[in-house]
Amino acid sequence: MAMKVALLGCGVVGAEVVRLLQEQADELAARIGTPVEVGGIAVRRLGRARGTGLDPELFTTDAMALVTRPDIDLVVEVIGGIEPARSLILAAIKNGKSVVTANKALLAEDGAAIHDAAREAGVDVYYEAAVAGAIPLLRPLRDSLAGDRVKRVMGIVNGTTNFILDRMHTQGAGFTESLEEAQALGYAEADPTADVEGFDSAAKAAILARLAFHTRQVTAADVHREGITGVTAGDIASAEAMGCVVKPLAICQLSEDGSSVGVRVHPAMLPREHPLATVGGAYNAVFVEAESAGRLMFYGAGAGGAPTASAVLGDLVAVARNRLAGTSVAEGGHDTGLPVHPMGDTVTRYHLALDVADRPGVLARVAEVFAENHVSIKNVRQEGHGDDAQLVLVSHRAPDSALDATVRRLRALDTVRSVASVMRVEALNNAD
Ligand SMILES: NC(=O)c1ccc[n+]([C@@H]2O[C@H](COP(=O)([O-])OP(=O)(O)OC[C@H]3O[C@@H](n4cnc5c(N)ncnc54)[C@H](O)[C@@H]3O)[C@@H](O)[C@H]2O)c1
Ligand SMILES: N[C@@H](CCO)C(=O)O
Ligand code: NA
Repeated sequence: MAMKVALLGCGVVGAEVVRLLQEQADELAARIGTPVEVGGIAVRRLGRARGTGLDPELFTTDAMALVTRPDIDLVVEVIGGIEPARSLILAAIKNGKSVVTANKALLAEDGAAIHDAAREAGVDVYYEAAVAGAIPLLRPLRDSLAGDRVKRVMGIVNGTTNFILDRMHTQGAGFTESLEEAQALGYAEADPTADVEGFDSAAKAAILARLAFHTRQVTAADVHREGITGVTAGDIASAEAMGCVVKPLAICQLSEDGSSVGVRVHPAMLPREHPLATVGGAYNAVFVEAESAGRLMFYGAGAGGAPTASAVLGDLVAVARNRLAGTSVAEGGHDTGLPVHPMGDTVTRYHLALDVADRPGVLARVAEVFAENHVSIKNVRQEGHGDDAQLVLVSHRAPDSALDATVRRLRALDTVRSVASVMRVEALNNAD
């Protein structure tokens, strides 16, 4: 007997899901062991020529009636946002349907409750498309690495901001023109705030931290978030002078004693030899460090209709197979309870460029401020001279609160005319 799928939303991703379900019907049936049939599509408005080739009778504006219909086996949610997606998914679960969703915002906010409901109902909730689009990442973290201890997950999980910073580096373009180009190419959201202010990456980081560290304690609100709107041409030039590139990073890291996790989203300088430094354009990549596996890198298209639909279809095959086998994969049943520590407790490394007067004692006074805050300097160089001198310093690793206090104190010094660039530096080797 065919499995019946209800599709919620028929936008960029939904339309591609419909196309692939039709074009690949035979392969999907063979891989699952039974045919998959579209049982209904919930849309906001009827009557538009949708060009899907599907029976117009399949379209409905009553999504709730669709997800609770007894003949529906699987629900694919690609509406996005919190409501009505949450109520629809919970109703589907309660009615015994397995769910596939691409909704990072909802999972970051309410993932724990949704997984609880799924466990209770004995159904699946799969969401590979929610983080880094087409890239197989969440199931590798959940399944393939289930026997290992993940220490750190660091990635570029927003295509729009990677595209903007890449253009600033490679073409010397300014922030605004790069954003306009990203919008014209269709990478950025209509309102790009979610991209450039880091909300999109923060939701993805929360999901990654929960999976990597088996903790239910992380939501998007717990993620330290800084956007890329403050990145200047000066920061880009400073990074290049150090052999680095500026990348929009999401970092989930176990504390050194393993008792808490840090989850943060901010631009940072990366040495050119770091695998993430070579990820250009709108591509995504995620670097995972695990105790036994060592370093792993996942790379590919993080957005776009077809790539995202590929991840949705992969999940659809998985949940359909589980259903046929009369089983489901419960998630979130084991909670390590690891809490999120404040950003100030996260150990980071800063790059600073200070506009100073080239006079005796200036470097000594700057070094004193570092010492007063117990921050060790890794290297320092001077560029220019006279009134145009710039001191460029890179710190050793220190608590972010100590580095932040150092910068605030430096800003107040008479000898420092201005702080031209402040940016965290990430490295492959975390020892110094
Ligand atoms: N587009 C991407 O590249 C991408 C990548 C990864 C994940 N996602 C996620 O996929 C989901 C869908 O994204 P999208 O880009 O297709 O968005 P979209 O805006 O193109 O499509 C959403 C569709 O849902 C419809 N809709 C809204 N409310 C509805 C309701 N109550 N009932 C039925 N339909 C309703 C809208 O009319 C729209 O057609 C989001 O959660 C998004 O975060 C998208
Ligand atoms: N706006 C997002 C889409 C994928 O979530 C991006 O630029 O990566
Ligand atoms: Na993915």
